[in-house]
Amino acid sequence: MIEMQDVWKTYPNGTVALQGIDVRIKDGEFVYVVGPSGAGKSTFIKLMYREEKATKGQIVINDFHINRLKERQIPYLRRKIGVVFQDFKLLPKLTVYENVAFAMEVIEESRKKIKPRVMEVLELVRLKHKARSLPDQLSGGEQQRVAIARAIVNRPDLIIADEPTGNLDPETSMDIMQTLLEINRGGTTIVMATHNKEIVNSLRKRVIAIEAGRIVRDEQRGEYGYED
Ligand SMILES: Nc1ncnc2c1ncn2[C@@H]1O[C@H](COP(=O)(O)OP(=O)(O)OP(=O)(O)O)[C@@H](O)[C@H]1O
Repeated sequence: MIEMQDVWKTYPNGTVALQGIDVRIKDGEFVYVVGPSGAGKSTFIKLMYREEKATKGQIVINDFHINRLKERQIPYLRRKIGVVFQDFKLLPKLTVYENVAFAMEVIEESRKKIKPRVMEVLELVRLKHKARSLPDQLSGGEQQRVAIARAIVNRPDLIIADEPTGNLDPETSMDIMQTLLEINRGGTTIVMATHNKEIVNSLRKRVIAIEAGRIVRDEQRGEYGYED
């Protein structure tokens, strides 16, 4: 469960990115976050994994009071949340296998557990055969599937994705969506900021629209609602 109550974010330069966000997202939901450029979508997402800290208000994700976490507690939060970015953010000198294994190594999982679990998630994203490749030997869609494998390898309750299809062609984007939907069917909550009108309008899910830092629309099986 994600709960935000009267959440505000003002950046140090004075920009007010969010003003009074109230939202509840239940376990297992799939939510699109849409809105014009600069509306506050990324900020909304960054608050959830404490990349940014809210200026005011309460954010609770499962049992974590996100805004009250001490710096040293943040890694424990991040174990429960997988994050996927538009630009994949893979480590270029590590193989596909090593990129995914790394996420388990940092939480000090045993070597014995790492290998079977990494191979299992690579199979889920259909990339077992690329385990020894380096990221720059893969297509964009394959790189994003590695990033998704890395995001799910520690069995998070929540996946947060910021424009995961932003750098991909329409066909590859649909493929990435099928992977995310499959993960969601397994019970993982997914919150995804996107500008992809075709995806939002064809794979209908809950839509939260943010404009100028406020939620202006929140609909089950909603539409994208913008022209871009
Ligand atoms: N680190 C920062 N410092 C100051 N202002 C920021 C910072 N990050 C974002 N902003 C501002 O906060 C507002 C919301 O930005 P945010 O990135 O959340 O929007 P967005 O909806 O994700 O936009 P886009 O669709 O273009 O990615 C914008 O006015 C932006 O310029």
